[in-house]
Amino acid sequence: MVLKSMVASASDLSLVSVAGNSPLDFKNRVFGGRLISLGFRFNKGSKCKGNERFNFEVRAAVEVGVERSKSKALEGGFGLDVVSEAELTVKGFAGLRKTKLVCTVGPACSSLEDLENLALGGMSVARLNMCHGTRDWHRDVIGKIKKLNEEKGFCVSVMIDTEGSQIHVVDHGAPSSVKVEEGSNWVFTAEHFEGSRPFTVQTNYRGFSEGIEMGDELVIDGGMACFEVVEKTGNDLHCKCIDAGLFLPGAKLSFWRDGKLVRGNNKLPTLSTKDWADIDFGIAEGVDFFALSFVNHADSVKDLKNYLSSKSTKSIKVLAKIESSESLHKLEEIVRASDGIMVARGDLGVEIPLEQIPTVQEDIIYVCRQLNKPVIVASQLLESMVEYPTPTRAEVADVSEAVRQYADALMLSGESAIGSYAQKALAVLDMASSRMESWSREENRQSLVNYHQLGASLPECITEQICNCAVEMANNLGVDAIFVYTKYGHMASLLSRNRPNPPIFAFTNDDSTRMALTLQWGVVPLLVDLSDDAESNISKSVQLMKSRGLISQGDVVLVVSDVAPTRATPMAFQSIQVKTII
Ligand SMILES: Nc1ncnc2c1ncn2[C@@H]1O[C@H](COP(=O)(O)OP(=O)(O)OP(=O)(O)O)[C@@H](O)[C@H]1O
Ligand SMILES: CC(=O)C(=O)O
Ligand SMILES: [K+]
Ligand SMILES: [Mg+2]
Repeated sequence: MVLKSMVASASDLSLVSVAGNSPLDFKNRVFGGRLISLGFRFNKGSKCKGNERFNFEVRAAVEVGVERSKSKALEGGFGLDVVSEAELTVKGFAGLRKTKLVCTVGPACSSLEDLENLALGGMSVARLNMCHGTRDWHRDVIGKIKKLNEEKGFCVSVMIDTEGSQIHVVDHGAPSSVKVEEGSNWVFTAEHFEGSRPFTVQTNYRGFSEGIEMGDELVIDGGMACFEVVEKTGNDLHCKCIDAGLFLPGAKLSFWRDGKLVRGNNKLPTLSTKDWADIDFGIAEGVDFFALSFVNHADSVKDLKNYLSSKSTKSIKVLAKIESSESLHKLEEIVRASDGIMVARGDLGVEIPLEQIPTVQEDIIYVCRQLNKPVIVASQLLESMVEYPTPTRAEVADVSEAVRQYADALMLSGESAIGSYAQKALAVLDMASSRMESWSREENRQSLVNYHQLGASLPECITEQICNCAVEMANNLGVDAIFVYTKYGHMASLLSRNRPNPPIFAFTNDDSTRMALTLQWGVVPLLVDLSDDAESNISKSVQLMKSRGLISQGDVVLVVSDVAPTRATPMAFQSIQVKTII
Protein backbone atom coordinates (compact mmCIF):
# COMPACT_ATOMS: atom_id res chain seq x y z
CA MET A 1 0.00 0.00 0.00
CA VAL A 2 1.20 3.50 -0.85
CA LEU A 3 1.01 4.81 2.69
CA LYS A 4 2.89 1.89 4.15
CA SER A 5 5.69 2.28 1.71
CA MET A 6 6.08 5.86 2.90
CA VAL A 7 7.00 4.76 6.41
CA ALA A 8 9.73 2.20 6.79
CA SER A 9 7.83 0.25 9.42
CA ALA A 10 5.50 0.78 12.34
CA SER A 11 8.36 0.79 14.81
CA ASP A 12 10.30 3.38 12.80
CA LEU A 13 7.41 5.71 13.11
CA SER A 14 8.17 6.59 16.73
CA LEU A 15 11.72 7.53 15.80
CA VAL A 16 10.73 10.00 13.16
CA SER A 17 10.36 13.59 14.27
CA VAL A 18 7.27 15.73 13.86
CA ALA A 19 7.23 16.94 10.32
CA GLY A 20 7.00 20.68 10.46
CA ASN A 21 3.88 22.72 10.76
CA SER A 22 1.09 20.17 10.92
CA PRO A 23 -2.00 21.70 12.53
CA LEU A 24 -2.19 19.05 15.24
CA ASP A 25 0.37 18.52 17.92
CA PHE A 26 0.96 14.82 17.86
CA LYS A 27 3.76 14.95 20.36
CA ASN A 28 1.58 14.56 23.36
CA ARG A 29 -0.61 11.82 22.02
CA VAL A 30 -0.34 8.52 23.74
CA PHE A 31 -0.20 6.02 20.98
CA GLY A 32 -0.48 2.30 21.51
CA GLY A 33 0.28 2.76 25.18
CA ARG A 34 3.41 4.86 24.80
CA LEU A 35 4.16 8.42 24.05
CA ILE A 36 5.28 8.97 20.52
CA SER A 37 6.04 11.84 18.31
CA LEU A 38 4.70 11.39 14.91
CA GLY A 39 5.79 12.58 11.55
CA PHE A 40 7.48 11.50 8.42
CA ARG A 41 10.55 12.40 6.65
CA PHE A 42 9.41 12.83 3.11
CA ASN A 43 12.09 12.21 0.54
CA LYS A 44 13.73 15.30 -0.87
CA GLY A 45 11.78 16.48 -3.85
CA SER A 46 8.58 14.81 -2.67
CA LYS A 47 5.62 16.42 -4.38
CA CYS A 48 3.55 15.84 -1.29
CA LYS A 49 3.04 19.01 0.70
CA GLY A 50 0.72 21.10 2.83
CA ASN A 51 -2.64 19.57 3.53
CA GLU A 52 -1.90 16.53 1.47
CA ARG A 53 1.14 15.85 3.56
CA PHE A 54 -0.80 16.31 6.75
CA ASN A 55 -3.46 13.91 5.61
CA PHE A 56 -0.91 11.30 4.73
CA GLU A 57 0.46 11.66 8.22
CA VAL A 58 -2.91 11.15 9.81
CA ARG A 59 -3.90 8.31 7.50
CA ALA A 60 -0.62 6.52 8.01
CA ALA A 61 -0.88 6.98 11.74
CA VAL A 62 -4.39 5.61 11.70
CA GLU A 63 -3.08 2.65 9.79
CA VAL A 64 -0.30 1.97 12.23
CA GLY A 65 -2.81 2.44 15.03
CA VAL A 66 -5.09 -0.03 13.34
CA GLU A 67 -2.25 -2.54 13.08
CA ARG A 68 -1.81 -2.31 16.81
CA SER A 69 -5.50 -2.26 17.63
CA LYS A 70 -6.19 -5.31 15.50
CA SER A 71 -4.47 -7.65 17.89
CA LYS A 72 -5.91 -5.83 20.87
CA ALA A 73 -9.44 -5.79 19.44
CA LEU A 74 -9.45 -9.52 19.50
CA GLU A 75 -8.06 -9.66 23.04
CA GLY A 76 -10.50 -8.39 25.63
CA GLY A 77 -13.72 -8.34 23.59
CA PHE A 78 -13.54 -4.54 23.42
CA GLY A 79 -16.31 -3.60 21.04
CA LEU A 80 -14.88 -0.43 19.50
CA ASP A 81 -13.90 -0.76 15.87
CA VAL A 82 -10.22 -0.43 15.04
CA VAL A 83 -10.62 2.59 12.78
CA SER A 84 -12.43 4.70 15.38
CA GLU A 85 -9.96 3.61 18.03
CA ALA A 86 -6.96 4.54 15.92
CA GLU A 87 -8.52 7.86 14.85
CA LEU A 88 -9.32 8.69 18.42
CA THR A 89 -5.80 7.86 19.50
CA VAL A 90 -4.30 10.06 16.83
CA LYS A 91 -6.73 12.93 16.45
CA GLY A 92 -8.47 13.04 19.82
CA PHE A 93 -12.20 13.46 20.44
CA ALA A 94 -12.51 16.68 18.50
CA GLY A 95 -10.89 15.14 15.45
CA LEU A 96 -13.40 12.34 14.88
CA ARG A 97 -15.35 12.76 11.64
CA LYS A 98 -19.11 12.82 12.23
CA THR A 99 -20.45 12.33 8.71
CA LYS A 100 -20.65 8.65 7.76
CA LEU A 101 -19.34 7.30 4.46
CA VAL A 102 -21.06 4.68 2.29
CA CYS A 103 -19.25 2.97 -0.60
CA THR A 104 -20.88 1.07 -3.44
CA VAL A 105 -18.93 -2.13 -3.95
CA GLY A 106 -18.40 -3.10 -7.57
CA PRO A 107 -15.78 -4.92 -9.63
CA ALA A 108 -13.18 -2.19 -9.03
CA CYS A 109 -13.11 -2.64 -5.24
CA SER A 110 -14.29 -6.14 -4.41
CA SER A 111 -11.03 -7.89 -3.45
CA LEU A 112 -10.33 -8.45 0.23
CA GLU A 113 -7.47 -5.97 0.04
CA ASP A 114 -9.57 -3.29 -1.66
CA LEU A 115 -12.35 -3.70 0.87
CA GLU A 116 -9.88 -3.50 3.73
CA ASN A 117 -8.44 -0.31 2.28
CA LEU A 118 -11.90 1.20 2.03
CA ALA A 119 -12.63 0.20 5.64
CA LEU A 120 -9.35 1.83 6.68
CA GLY A 121 -10.29 4.92 4.72
CA GLY A 122 -13.50 5.32 6.70
CA MET A 123 -16.18 3.29 4.90
CA SER A 124 -18.80 2.45 7.50
CA VAL A 125 -21.46 1.02 5.17
CA ALA A 126 -20.85 -1.13 2.08
CA ARG A 127 -23.64 -0.90 -0.50
CA LEU A 128 -24.41 -3.67 -2.95
CA ASN A 129 -26.54 -2.67 -5.92
CA MET A 130 -28.67 -5.61 -7.05
CA CYS A 131 -29.06 -3.98 -10.50
CA HIS A 132 -25.61 -5.36 -11.23
CA GLY A 133 -23.69 -8.58 -10.60
CA THR A 134 -24.92 -12.04 -9.67
CA ARG A 135 -26.06 -13.21 -6.25
CA ASP A 136 -22.91 -15.34 -6.00
CA TRP A 137 -20.79 -12.27 -6.61
CA HIS A 138 -22.65 -10.32 -3.91
CA ARG A 139 -22.46 -13.27 -1.48
CA ASP A 140 -18.71 -13.36 -1.92
CA VAL A 141 -18.41 -9.63 -1.12
CA ILE A 142 -20.65 -9.92 1.96
CA GLY A 143 -18.50 -12.83 3.15
CA LYS A 144 -15.35 -10.73 2.79
CA ILE A 145 -16.81 -7.82 4.73
CA LYS A 146 -17.92 -10.09 7.57
CA LYS A 147 -14.49 -11.70 7.61
CA LEU A 148 -12.81 -8.27 7.88
CA ASN A 149 -15.15 -7.28 10.71
CA GLU A 150 -14.54 -10.49 12.62
CA GLU A 151 -10.86 -10.99 12.05
CA LYS A 152 -9.59 -7.45 11.88
CA GLY A 153 -11.96 -5.56 14.14
CA PHE A 154 -13.71 -3.29 11.60
CA CYS A 155 -17.34 -2.32 11.91
CA VAL A 156 -18.68 -2.09 8.36
CA SER A 157 -22.37 -2.77 7.83
CA VAL A 158 -23.86 -4.18 4.63
CA MET A 159 -26.65 -2.57 2.63
CA ILE A 160 -28.53 -4.22 -0.22
CA ASP A 161 -30.01 -1.79 -2.72
CA THR A 162 -32.91 -3.32 -4.64
CA GLU A 163 -33.16 -3.15 -8.42
CA GLY A 164 -36.75 -1.89 -8.29
CA SER A 165 -39.01 -1.36 -11.25
CA GLN A 166 -38.19 1.36 -13.69
CA ILE A 167 -38.73 1.93 -17.36
CA HIS A 168 -35.39 1.53 -19.02
CA VAL A 169 -33.74 0.51 -22.24
CA VAL A 170 -32.95 -3.18 -22.65
CA ASP A 171 -31.47 -3.00 -26.15
CA HIS A 172 -30.50 0.04 -28.20
CA GLY A 173 -28.58 -1.83 -30.85
CA ALA A 174 -25.07 -1.52 -29.41
CA PRO A 175 -23.09 -2.77 -26.42
CA SER A 176 -21.94 0.73 -25.46
CA SER A 177 -23.22 4.24 -26.03
CA VAL A 178 -24.93 5.32 -29.25
CA LYS A 179 -25.08 8.87 -30.62
CA VAL A 180 -28.52 10.27 -31.35
CA GLU A 181 -28.62 12.94 -34.06
CA GLU A 182 -31.15 15.73 -34.08
CA GLY A 183 -34.01 14.98 -36.51
CA SER A 184 -33.37 11.22 -36.56
CA ASN A 185 -36.44 8.96 -36.23
CA TRP A 186 -36.55 6.11 -33.70
CA VAL A 187 -39.02 3.40 -32.71
CA PHE A 188 -39.47 2.53 -29.03
CA THR A 189 -41.01 -0.88 -28.44
CA ALA A 190 -41.45 -3.44 -25.68
CA GLU A 191 -41.23 -6.29 -28.21
CA HIS A 192 -38.12 -8.36 -28.19
CA PHE A 193 -36.35 -8.55 -31.55
CA GLU A 194 -33.48 -10.71 -32.74
CA GLY A 195 -30.34 -9.24 -34.25
CA SER A 196 -29.92 -5.55 -34.80
CA ARG A 197 -32.62 -3.21 -36.04
CA PRO A 198 -31.33 0.25 -36.78
CA PHE A 199 -33.03 3.11 -34.90
CA THR A 200 -35.04 0.73 -32.74
CA VAL A 201 -34.96 0.66 -28.95
CA GLN A 202 -36.40 -2.11 -26.80
CA THR A 203 -37.70 -1.15 -23.34
CA ASN A 204 -38.22 -3.46 -20.39
CA TYR A 205 -41.87 -2.73 -19.62
CA ARG A 206 -44.82 -3.76 -21.77
CA GLY A 207 -47.02 -0.89 -20.64
CA PHE A 208 -44.39 1.80 -21.11
CA SER A 209 -46.44 3.75 -23.66
CA GLU A 210 -49.79 3.60 -21.85
CA GLY A 211 -51.37 7.05 -21.73
CA ILE A 212 -48.69 8.59 -23.94
CA GLU A 213 -49.95 10.90 -26.68
CA MET A 214 -48.54 12.44 -29.84
CA GLY A 215 -46.62 15.59 -28.99
CA ASP A 216 -45.40 14.27 -25.61
CA GLU A 217 -41.70 14.55 -24.92
CA LEU A 218 -39.58 11.47 -24.22
CA VAL A 219 -36.51 12.31 -22.13
CA ILE A 220 -33.55 9.91 -21.87
CA ASP A 221 -31.64 9.77 -18.55
CA GLY A 222 -32.92 13.14 -17.40
CA GLY A 223 -31.63 14.97 -20.46
CA MET A 224 -29.02 12.88 -22.25
CA ALA A 225 -31.31 13.11 -25.31
CA CYS A 226 -34.88 14.25 -26.03
CA PHE A 227 -37.52 13.02 -28.49
CA GLU A 228 -40.96 14.08 -29.54
CA VAL A 229 -43.60 11.37 -29.91
CA VAL A 230 -44.85 11.67 -33.51
CA GLU A 231 -46.91 8.50 -33.90
CA LYS A 232 -48.24 5.60 -31.88
CA THR A 233 -48.87 2.18 -33.45
CA GLY A 234 -50.13 -0.40 -30.97
CA ASN A 235 -47.79 -0.09 -27.98
CA ASP A 236 -44.91 1.19 -30.08
CA LEU A 237 -43.90 4.85 -30.14
CA HIS A 238 -42.37 6.55 -33.18
CA CYS A 239 -40.25 9.42 -32.01
CA LYS A 240 -38.15 12.18 -33.57
CA CYS A 241 -35.02 13.40 -31.82
CA ILE A 242 -35.41 17.09 -30.89
CA ASP A 243 -32.30 17.39 -28.72
CA ALA A 244 -29.26 15.38 -29.81
CA GLY A 245 -27.31 13.33 -27.32
CA LEU A 246 -26.37 9.85 -26.17
CA PHE A 247 -28.03 6.55 -25.40
CA LEU A 248 -26.19 4.68 -22.66
CA PRO A 249 -26.84 0.99 -21.93
CA GLY A 250 -29.79 0.70 -19.52
CA ALA A 251 -30.80 4.34 -20.12
CA LYS A 252 -33.93 5.45 -18.24
CA LEU A 253 -37.05 6.85 -19.90
CA SER A 254 -39.48 9.53 -18.73
CA PHE A 255 -42.36 11.24 -20.53
CA TRP A 256 -43.31 14.90 -20.23
CA ARG A 257 -46.29 17.02 -21.34
CA ASP A 258 -46.36 20.83 -20.96
CA GLY A 259 -43.37 20.71 -18.64
CA LYS A 260 -44.99 18.10 -16.36
CA LEU A 261 -44.05 14.46 -15.89
CA VAL A 262 -46.76 12.22 -17.34
CA ARG A 263 -45.15 8.86 -17.08
CA GLY A 264 -42.57 8.02 -14.49
CA ASN A 265 -42.28 4.84 -12.53
CA ASN A 266 -45.39 5.40 -10.46
CA LYS A 267 -47.44 2.64 -12.11
CA LEU A 268 -44.85 -0.04 -11.52
CA PRO A 269 -44.63 -2.14 -8.35
CA THR A 270 -41.87 -0.92 -6.00
CA LEU A 271 -40.80 -4.51 -5.38
CA SER A 272 -40.63 -6.86 -8.36
CA THR A 273 -40.45 -10.65 -8.13
CA LYS A 274 -36.69 -10.40 -8.53
CA ASP A 275 -36.52 -7.85 -5.71
CA TRP A 276 -38.35 -10.20 -3.34
CA ALA A 277 -35.87 -12.96 -4.22
CA ASP A 278 -33.00 -10.50 -3.59
CA ILE A 279 -34.55 -9.66 -0.23
CA ASP A 280 -34.67 -13.34 0.75
CA PHE A 281 -31.04 -13.53 -0.33
CA GLY A 282 -30.16 -10.53 1.88
CA ILE A 283 -31.98 -12.03 4.89
CA ALA A 284 -30.11 -15.31 4.44
CA GLU A 285 -26.80 -13.43 4.20
CA GLY A 286 -27.53 -11.43 7.36
CA VAL A 287 -27.31 -7.94 5.84
CA ASP A 288 -27.98 -4.87 7.98
CA PHE A 289 -29.94 -2.57 5.63
CA PHE A 290 -32.23 -2.79 2.62
CA ALA A 291 -32.41 0.34 0.50
CA LEU A 292 -35.71 0.24 -1.35
CA SER A 293 -35.55 1.71 -4.85
CA PHE A 294 -38.40 3.76 -6.36
CA VAL A 295 -40.54 3.96 -3.24
CA ASN A 296 -43.75 5.74 -4.18
CA HIS A 297 -45.73 5.42 -0.98
CA ALA A 298 -45.28 4.39 2.62
CA ASP A 299 -47.12 1.09 2.13
CA SER A 300 -44.26 -0.55 0.25
CA VAL A 301 -41.92 0.31 3.13
CA LYS A 302 -44.42 -1.03 5.66
CA ASP A 303 -44.90 -4.23 3.62
CA LEU A 304 -41.19 -4.88 3.57
CA LYS A 305 -40.79 -4.13 7.27
CA ASN A 306 -43.62 -6.54 8.09
CA TYR A 307 -42.06 -9.16 5.87
CA LEU A 308 -38.68 -8.73 7.56
CA SER A 309 -40.09 -8.96 11.04
CA SER A 310 -41.74 -12.26 10.15
CA LYS A 311 -38.77 -13.71 8.24
CA SER A 312 -35.63 -12.43 9.88
CA THR A 313 -34.44 -13.18 13.38
CA LYS A 314 -32.21 -10.10 13.42
CA SER A 315 -33.46 -6.57 13.00
CA ILE A 316 -32.79 -5.29 9.47
CA LYS A 317 -33.37 -1.60 8.76
CA VAL A 318 -35.31 -0.42 5.72
CA LEU A 319 -34.23 2.76 3.96
CA ALA A 320 -36.54 4.38 1.41
CA LYS A 321 -34.87 5.81 -1.66
CA ILE A 322 -36.39 9.08 -2.76
CA GLU A 323 -35.99 8.98 -6.53
CA SER A 324 -39.40 9.62 -8.04
CA SER A 325 -41.59 12.71 -8.22
CA GLU A 326 -44.37 10.64 -6.63
CA SER A 327 -42.26 10.01 -3.53
CA LEU A 328 -41.73 13.75 -3.06
CA HIS A 329 -45.49 14.27 -2.79
CA LYS A 330 -45.63 11.70 0.01
CA LEU A 331 -42.29 12.47 1.57
CA GLU A 332 -43.38 12.85 5.17
CA GLU A 333 -45.35 9.62 5.36
CA ILE A 334 -42.52 7.72 3.65
CA VAL A 335 -39.96 9.16 6.07
CA ARG A 336 -42.19 8.25 9.03
CA ALA A 337 -42.60 4.66 7.79
CA SER A 338 -38.93 4.00 7.10
CA ASP A 339 -35.78 3.63 9.19
CA GLY A 340 -33.88 6.09 7.03
CA ILE A 341 -33.78 7.78 3.65
CA MET A 342 -31.50 7.96 0.65
CA VAL A 343 -31.62 11.05 -1.55
CA ALA A 344 -31.05 9.12 -4.80
CA ARG A 345 -30.19 12.08 -6.97
CA GLY A 346 -29.40 9.98 -10.04
CA ASP A 347 -32.92 8.82 -10.80
CA LEU A 348 -34.49 11.80 -9.09
CA GLY A 349 -32.83 13.89 -11.78
CA VAL A 350 -34.66 11.84 -14.40
CA GLU A 351 -38.03 12.63 -12.82
CA ILE A 352 -37.69 16.26 -11.75
CA PRO A 353 -35.91 19.16 -13.43
CA LEU A 354 -32.23 19.17 -12.42
CA GLU A 355 -32.36 22.69 -11.03
CA GLN A 356 -34.79 21.47 -8.36
CA ILE A 357 -32.39 18.84 -6.97
CA PRO A 358 -30.47 21.16 -4.59
CA THR A 359 -33.55 22.51 -2.83
CA VAL A 360 -35.28 19.12 -2.78
CA GLN A 361 -32.15 17.65 -1.19
CA GLU A 362 -32.14 20.31 1.51
CA ASP A 363 -35.88 19.78 2.17
CA ILE A 364 -35.47 16.01 2.48
CA ILE A 365 -32.54 16.35 4.89
CA TYR A 366 -34.55 18.82 6.95
CA VAL A 367 -37.61 16.51 7.16
CA CYS A 368 -35.40 13.55 8.09
CA ARG A 369 -33.77 15.47 10.88
CA GLN A 370 -37.08 16.69 12.22
CA LEU A 371 -38.46 13.14 12.17
CA ASN A 372 -35.19 11.69 13.46
CA LYS A 373 -34.33 9.39 10.54
CA PRO A 374 -30.81 9.05 9.15
CA VAL A 375 -30.36 10.38 5.62
CA ILE A 376 -27.80 9.56 2.94
CA VAL A 377 -26.98 11.90 0.06
CA ALA A 378 -26.15 9.82 -3.01
CA SER A 379 -25.04 9.95 -6.64
CA GLN A 380 -22.47 11.84 -8.62
CA LEU A 381 -20.81 13.35 -5.55
CA LEU A 382 -17.39 12.92 -7.13
CA GLU A 383 -18.43 11.62 -10.56
CA SER A 384 -15.34 12.92 -12.35
CA MET A 385 -13.21 10.72 -10.07
CA VAL A 386 -14.54 7.63 -11.85
CA GLU A 387 -11.94 8.62 -14.43
CA TYR A 388 -9.68 11.25 -12.89
CA PRO A 389 -7.58 11.22 -9.73
CA THR A 390 -8.79 14.60 -8.48
CA PRO A 391 -12.31 15.96 -8.05
CA THR A 392 -13.65 19.11 -9.66
CA ARG A 393 -14.01 22.14 -7.43
CA ALA A 394 -17.74 22.01 -8.03
CA GLU A 395 -17.87 18.43 -6.74
CA VAL A 396 -16.03 19.35 -3.56
CA ALA A 397 -18.47 22.23 -3.11
CA ASP A 398 -21.42 19.86 -3.56
CA VAL A 399 -20.04 17.38 -1.01
CA SER A 400 -19.37 20.20 1.46
CA GLU A 401 -22.89 21.51 1.01
CA ALA A 402 -24.40 18.12 1.92
CA VAL A 403 -22.22 18.11 5.05
CA ARG A 404 -23.22 21.68 5.88
CA GLN A 405 -26.86 20.58 5.60
CA TYR A 406 -26.04 17.89 8.19
CA ALA A 407 -26.77 14.78 6.14
CA ASP A 408 -25.90 11.69 8.17
CA ALA A 409 -23.98 10.07 5.36
CA LEU A 410 -22.43 10.58 1.93
CA MET A 411 -22.32 7.83 -0.66
CA LEU A 412 -19.92 6.86 -3.43
CA SER A 413 -21.43 5.06 -6.45
CA GLY A 414 -19.42 4.53 -9.63
CA GLU A 415 -16.44 6.29 -7.98
CA SER A 416 -15.85 3.19 -5.86
CA ALA A 417 -17.72 0.51 -7.85
CA ILE A 418 -16.01 0.96 -11.21
CA GLY A 419 -13.62 3.88 -10.75
CA SER A 420 -9.86 3.77 -10.75
CA TYR A 421 -9.51 5.95 -7.65
CA ALA A 422 -11.91 4.51 -5.06
CA GLN A 423 -9.63 5.13 -2.09
CA LYS A 424 -8.78 8.63 -3.21
CA ALA A 425 -12.45 9.45 -3.68
CA LEU A 426 -13.15 8.20 -0.17
CA ALA A 427 -10.28 10.32 1.14
CA VAL A 428 -11.80 13.37 -0.56
CA LEU A 429 -15.13 12.73 1.21
CA ASP A 430 -13.28 12.25 4.47
CA MET A 431 -11.30 15.48 4.15
CA ALA A 432 -14.13 17.62 2.83
CA SER A 433 -16.53 16.47 5.53
CA SER A 434 -14.05 16.92 8.38
CA ARG A 435 -13.30 20.41 7.13
CA MET A 436 -16.93 21.46 6.81
CA GLU A 437 -17.84 19.93 10.16
CA SER A 438 -15.21 21.93 11.99
CA TRP A 439 -16.30 25.08 10.17
CA SER A 440 -19.91 24.46 11.19
CA ARG A 441 -18.83 23.89 14.80
CA GLU A 442 -16.84 27.10 14.86
CA GLU A 443 -19.73 29.01 13.36
CA ASN A 444 -22.14 27.37 15.78
CA ARG A 445 -24.50 26.51 12.96
CA GLN A 446 -26.33 23.70 14.70
CA SER A 447 -28.17 26.01 17.08
CA LEU A 448 -30.20 27.31 14.16
CA VAL A 449 -32.46 24.26 13.90
CA ASN A 450 -35.93 24.27 15.45
CA TYR A 451 -37.19 20.96 16.64
CA HIS A 452 -40.41 19.34 16.07
CA GLN A 453 -41.65 17.41 19.12
CA LEU A 454 -41.52 13.73 18.20
CA GLY A 455 -42.81 11.91 21.23
CA ALA A 456 -46.53 11.35 21.77
CA SER A 457 -46.50 9.87 25.28
CA LEU A 458 -44.96 11.47 28.36
CA PRO A 459 -42.08 8.94 28.64
CA GLU A 460 -41.23 9.54 24.97
CA CYS A 461 -41.25 13.30 25.50
CA ILE A 462 -39.03 12.92 28.56
CA THR A 463 -36.45 10.91 26.63
CA GLU A 464 -36.49 13.46 23.83
CA GLN A 465 -36.11 16.41 26.21
CA ILE A 466 -33.29 14.67 28.08
CA CYS A 467 -31.42 14.17 24.81
CA ASN A 468 -32.01 17.74 23.60
CA CYS A 469 -30.86 19.19 26.92
CA ALA A 470 -27.91 16.81 27.11
CA VAL A 471 -26.59 18.11 23.80
CA GLU A 472 -27.13 21.71 24.81
CA MET A 473 -25.19 21.05 28.03
CA ALA A 474 -22.47 19.15 26.22
CA ASN A 475 -21.96 22.03 23.79
CA ASN A 476 -22.09 24.74 26.46
CA LEU A 477 -19.69 22.91 28.75
CA GLY A 478 -17.40 21.90 25.93
CA VAL A 479 -17.22 18.30 27.18
CA ASP A 480 -14.94 15.88 25.36
CA ALA A 481 -17.46 13.14 24.67
CA ILE A 482 -21.02 11.97 25.22
CA PHE A 483 -21.61 8.42 26.44
CA VAL A 484 -25.00 6.80 26.00
CA TYR A 485 -26.23 3.30 26.88
CA THR A 486 -28.80 2.04 24.46
CA LYS A 487 -30.47 -1.24 23.55
CA TYR A 488 -32.15 -0.24 20.29
CA GLY A 489 -30.21 2.92 19.53
CA HIS A 490 -33.11 5.29 20.12
CA MET A 491 -31.39 7.57 22.65
CA ALA A 492 -28.24 7.58 20.54
CA SER A 493 -30.25 8.74 17.53
CA LEU A 494 -32.02 11.46 19.53
CA LEU A 495 -28.64 12.77 20.61
CA SER A 496 -27.29 12.53 17.06
CA ARG A 497 -30.32 14.44 15.77
CA ASN A 498 -29.08 17.48 17.72
CA ARG A 499 -25.72 17.29 15.93
CA PRO A 500 -23.61 17.85 19.07
CA ASN A 501 -20.03 19.14 19.01
CA PRO A 502 -18.54 16.16 20.87
CA PRO A 503 -18.75 12.62 19.49
CA ILE A 504 -21.41 10.25 20.86
CA PHE A 505 -20.14 6.90 22.11
CA ALA A 506 -23.12 4.57 22.02
CA PHE A 507 -22.65 1.46 24.16
CA THR A 508 -25.02 -1.32 23.21
CA ASN A 509 -25.26 -5.04 23.83
CA ASP A 510 -27.21 -5.63 20.63
CA ASP A 511 -25.21 -6.35 17.51
CA SER A 512 -27.89 -5.21 15.05
CA THR A 513 -28.18 -1.90 16.94
CA ARG A 514 -24.42 -1.50 16.66
CA MET A 515 -24.55 -2.10 12.90
CA ALA A 516 -27.55 0.21 12.39
CA LEU A 517 -25.71 3.02 14.19
CA THR A 518 -22.93 2.92 11.58
CA LEU A 519 -25.18 5.22 9.53
CA GLN A 520 -25.89 7.84 12.19
CA TRP A 521 -24.14 11.18 12.28
CA GLY A 522 -21.54 11.53 15.02
CA VAL A 523 -22.22 8.16 16.65
CA VAL A 524 -19.42 5.72 17.45
CA PRO A 525 -21.12 2.42 18.28
CA LEU A 526 -19.55 0.00 20.75
CA LEU A 527 -20.66 -3.51 21.51
CA VAL A 528 -20.37 -4.29 25.22
CA ASP A 529 -22.08 -6.38 27.87
CA LEU A 530 -24.66 -4.25 29.63
CA SER A 531 -26.28 -5.09 32.92
CA ASP A 532 -29.45 -3.68 34.47
CA ASP A 533 -27.31 -1.60 36.79
CA ALA A 534 -26.72 1.73 35.05
CA GLU A 535 -23.96 2.85 37.41
CA SER A 536 -21.99 -0.32 36.88
CA ASN A 537 -22.35 0.05 33.08
CA ILE A 538 -20.98 3.56 33.33
CA SER A 539 -18.00 2.71 35.51
CA LYS A 540 -17.23 -0.37 33.42
CA SER A 541 -17.21 1.56 30.14
CA VAL A 542 -15.15 4.39 31.61
CA GLN A 543 -12.64 1.84 32.92
CA LEU A 544 -12.55 0.12 29.55
CA MET A 545 -11.90 3.35 27.65
CA LYS A 546 -9.30 4.36 30.21
CA SER A 547 -7.46 1.07 30.05
CA ARG A 548 -7.07 1.58 26.30
CA GLY A 549 -5.72 5.08 26.75
CA LEU A 550 -8.76 6.52 24.97
CA ILE A 551 -9.80 8.75 27.83
CA SER A 552 -7.50 10.10 30.43
CA GLN A 553 -7.38 12.17 33.57
CA GLY A 554 -9.10 15.51 33.18
CA ASP A 555 -11.33 14.48 30.28
CA VAL A 556 -14.95 15.43 30.80
CA VAL A 557 -17.68 13.06 29.68
CA LEU A 558 -21.41 13.70 29.64
CA VAL A 559 -23.27 10.48 30.35
CA VAL A 560 -26.89 9.88 29.35
CA SER A 561 -28.48 6.76 30.73
CA ASP A 562 -31.74 5.03 31.11
CA VAL A 563 -32.10 3.46 34.52
CA ALA A 564 -34.42 0.46 34.68
CA PRO A 565 -36.45 -0.08 37.87
CA THR A 566 -34.96 -2.49 40.39
CA ARG A 567 -36.26 -3.79 43.69
CA ALA A 568 -34.15 -1.23 45.52
CA THR A 569 -35.27 1.71 43.33
CA PRO A 570 -38.63 0.72 41.89
CA MET A 571 -38.74 3.60 39.48
CA ALA A 572 -37.41 3.95 35.95
CA PHE A 573 -35.67 7.22 35.26
CA GLN A 574 -33.25 8.83 32.90
CA SER A 575 -30.26 10.83 33.92
CA ILE A 576 -27.61 13.20 32.64
CA GLN A 577 -24.34 13.14 34.53
CA VAL A 578 -21.15 15.03 33.90
CA LYS A 579 -18.06 13.08 34.88
CA THR A 580 -14.53 14.33 35.08
CA ILE A 581 -12.14 11.45 34.64
CA ILE A 582 -9.76 11.08 37.57
N1 LIG B 1 -21.93 -5.17 -8.57
C1 LIG B 1 -21.62 -4.47 -9.67
N2 LIG B 1 -21.12 -5.10 -10.76
C2 LIG B 1 -20.81 -4.41 -11.87
N3 LIG B 1 -20.95 -3.06 -12.00
C3 LIG B 1 -21.42 -2.39 -10.95
C4 LIG B 1 -21.80 -3.05 -9.75
N4 LIG B 1 -22.27 -2.12 -8.89
C5 LIG B 1 -22.21 -0.95 -9.53
N5 LIG B 1 -21.68 -1.09 -10.78
C6 LIG B 1 -21.40 -0.05 -11.76
O1 LIG B 1 -21.24 1.19 -11.10
C7 LIG B 1 -22.10 2.17 -11.66
C8 LIG B 1 -22.60 3.07 -10.57
O2 LIG B 1 -23.23 2.36 -9.56
P1 LIG B 1 -24.68 2.69 -9.02
O3 LIG B 1 -24.94 1.78 -7.91
O4 LIG B 1 -24.80 4.13 -8.79
O5 LIG B 1 -25.60 2.23 -10.24
P2 LIG B 1 -26.76 2.82 -11.08
O6 LIG B 1 -27.27 1.64 -11.81
O7 LIG B 1 -26.26 3.98 -11.83
O8 LIG B 1 -27.80 3.41 -10.05
P3 LIG B 1 -29.10 2.90 -9.31
O9 LIG B 1 -28.69 2.89 -7.88
O10 LIG B 1 -30.08 3.93 -9.61
O11 LIG B 1 -29.48 1.56 -9.72
C9 LIG B 1 -23.19 1.39 -12.36
O12 LIG B 1 -23.72 2.04 -13.43
C10 LIG B 1 -22.49 0.12 -12.78
O13 LIG B 1 -21.87 0.35 -14.02
C1 LIG C 1 -28.59 5.79 -5.86
C2 LIG C 1 -29.65 5.77 -6.83
O1 LIG C 1 -30.38 4.82 -6.96
C3 LIG C 1 -29.86 6.93 -7.68
O2 LIG C 1 -29.23 7.96 -7.45
O3 LIG C 1 -30.69 6.84 -8.57
K1 LIG D 1 -30.62 0.06 -7.34
MG1 LIG E 1 -31.66 4.94 -8.64
